[in-house]
Amino acid sequence: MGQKRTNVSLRHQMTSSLRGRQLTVQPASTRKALQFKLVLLGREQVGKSSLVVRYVLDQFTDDLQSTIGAAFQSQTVCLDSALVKFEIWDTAGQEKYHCLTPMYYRGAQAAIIVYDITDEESFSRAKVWVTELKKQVNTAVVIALTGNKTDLHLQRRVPCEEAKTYAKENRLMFFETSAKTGNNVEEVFLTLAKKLAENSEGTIVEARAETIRIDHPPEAENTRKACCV
Ligand SMILES: Nc1nc2c(ncn2[C@@H]2O[C@H](COP(=O)(O)OP(=O)(O)OP(=O)(O)O)[C@@H](O)[C@H]2O)c(=O)[nH]1
Repeated sequence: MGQKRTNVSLRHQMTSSLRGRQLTVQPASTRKALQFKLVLLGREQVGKSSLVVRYVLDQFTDDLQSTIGAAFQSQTVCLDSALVKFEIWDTAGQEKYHCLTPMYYRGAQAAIIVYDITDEESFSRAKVWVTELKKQVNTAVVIALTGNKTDLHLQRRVPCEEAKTYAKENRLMFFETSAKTGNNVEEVFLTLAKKLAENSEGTIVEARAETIRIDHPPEAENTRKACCV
C-alpha cells in the first residue's frame, strides 16, 4: 500500500492538534465502537487528502504530494447513541492508480466522492465514481457527494444547485466544503457517522488506545447538509 507523503505525521499529531470549541478529545480505553470502512474517491487534486487531514488534525497544508495507491487513517466519533470508528481509505486520484481502487472500496459501507467546485471535469469524474461504486459495492453504501474548495468560490465552475439536484436524483448526501478553511468538513463525517449508526451494520470493535472525538456542531439536531457559496 502506498502512502500520502506529507510533512506532517498524522498519528503523532492527532491528539495535540484537535482543538476548537466544537471538539473535545478523551481516551477510549475499553469502550465498544461500531466500525465502518469509509473510502474517499475523486479525481486527482480535488482535495481528498486535505479533507482527511482537516478532519483528523484540524490542519491544512499547501504542500501535500499526490497520494500513491492509498493512505489509511482511523478516527472514532462519539455520538449520543454510539461510538463510530471510521477506517478511512484515502485513494489516489491519478488515473494510473484507477485499477487499484476497487481494492480500497471493496467492502466499504460509506464513501465520500469529492470534486473541486472550480473544475467541471472533476464533477464529471465524480459522477463516474458514483456509477462505479453503486455497481460494484453493495447498494446500501452511503455516499456523500462533496464539492470541495468553496474558498475559491470566485472561480466556481460547478453550480451548487446542479450538483445538489444530481445528488438528490441519485440519493446521495450532498455537501460543499473547504479543507482550507474547514468549512463544513466535520459535518460530512459527522452526518455519515450518524447515518451509519442508524443503519447499525458496522463491525463491533474495541475503541482502545485511540482518541475519540466528541463532536458538538452548532446545529447538532439539524446537521447542515449543504452550503452554497
Ligand atoms: N484553495 C483550496 N485548496 C485546496 C483545498 N483542498 C485542497 N486544496 C489544495 O489542492 C491540492 C490537492 O489537494 P490534495 O488533498 O492533495 O488532493 P487529492 O485529491 O488528495 O489529490 P491526489 O492525491 O492526487 O488524489 C493541494 O495543493 C491542496 O493544498 C481547499 O479546500 N481549498
